[in-house]
Amino acid sequence: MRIINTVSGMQAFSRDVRKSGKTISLVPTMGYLHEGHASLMVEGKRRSDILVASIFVNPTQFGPTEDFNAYPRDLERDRKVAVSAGVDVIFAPTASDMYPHGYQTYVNVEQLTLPLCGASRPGHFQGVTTVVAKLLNIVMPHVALFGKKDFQQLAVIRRMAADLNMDVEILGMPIVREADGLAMSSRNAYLGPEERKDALCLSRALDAARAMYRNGERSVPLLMEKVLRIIGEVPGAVIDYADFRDGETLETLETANGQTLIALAVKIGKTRLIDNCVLGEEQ
Ligand SMILES: Nc1ncnc2c1ncn2[C@@H]1O[C@H](COP(=O)(O)OP(=O)(O)OP(=O)(O)O)[C@@H](O)[C@H]1O
Ligand SMILES: CC(C)(CO)[C@@H](O)C(=O)[O-]
Ligand code: BAL
Repeated sequence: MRIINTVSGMQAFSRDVRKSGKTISLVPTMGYLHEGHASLMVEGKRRSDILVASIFVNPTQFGPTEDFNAYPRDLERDRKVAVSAGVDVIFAPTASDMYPHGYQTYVNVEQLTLPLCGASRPGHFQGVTTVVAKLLNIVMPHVALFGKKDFQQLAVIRRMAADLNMDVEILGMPIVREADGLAMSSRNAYLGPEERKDALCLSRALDAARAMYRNGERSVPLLMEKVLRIIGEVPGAVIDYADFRDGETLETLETANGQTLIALAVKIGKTRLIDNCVLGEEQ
């Protein structure tokens, strides 16, 4: 496995791969890799000749009071996970190579970025779409893989790729969970032992709402009541948002159907966790 640290080095590598007629998959990450990332990598490897994983804690998607500095970083650990998941190249650029002096170009997706994480993290999605557009231009993959844990992010990136005629397939991958249901996340590393137990309220709330839906309940206010009650039982949990939205448009709705998304962002102590499910889909 190679590690490439420069934009020009990565572009040269990808140009050569493409010239030789081979295909490239890209898994963009912010590192501190776990089995959720590995599942994207294994699928990426299956789909292409060469698998590139980027590791870049992107400063432009963090707000001024967010955890950019604290975000866990461990390239040695990431290297091992990447090797065993079949990664051929880790692309780990510096911030100054990605955003050199004088940088002034940003990509913005409009409506889809307004609710949910877009509302609670102003500027976040502009940072995400900008860096993902840059990564796609640099790595030039045929397919790029993203997790459905960041459901809105996936929708926003799909929209950007379609709207800007990007010649790449955007693939969404299922959420990988710990045995007890907690969605895997690099930020789970922030949780203390009691918080780790409290964090289960997200998946518990989603499971309970899905069970109600399977038993015929279609009223969003009633489903919402259940979600709020379960999270409310945990004193250390503070809801950032709990929302029922159409899984395509992300618009609000009063009556649930199989495409309905339940999206949660909940603070457990200082750690903000997200999770979601689509009511008609198996997890
Ligand atoms: N549990 C998971 N299952 C599937 N995909 C995941 C999971 N966690 C993260 N991903 C995906 O991995 C990619 C990189 O995500 P990122 O590096 O931000 O990891 P993360 O664990 O989500 O970190 P964070 O703690 O910042 O949310 C994204 O496409 C994300 O959706
Ligand atoms: C897609 C991404 C790597 C862009 O920085 C990030 O938002 C993430 O890890 O989900
Ligand atoms: N997983 C999305 C990256 C972020 O929270 O900034």
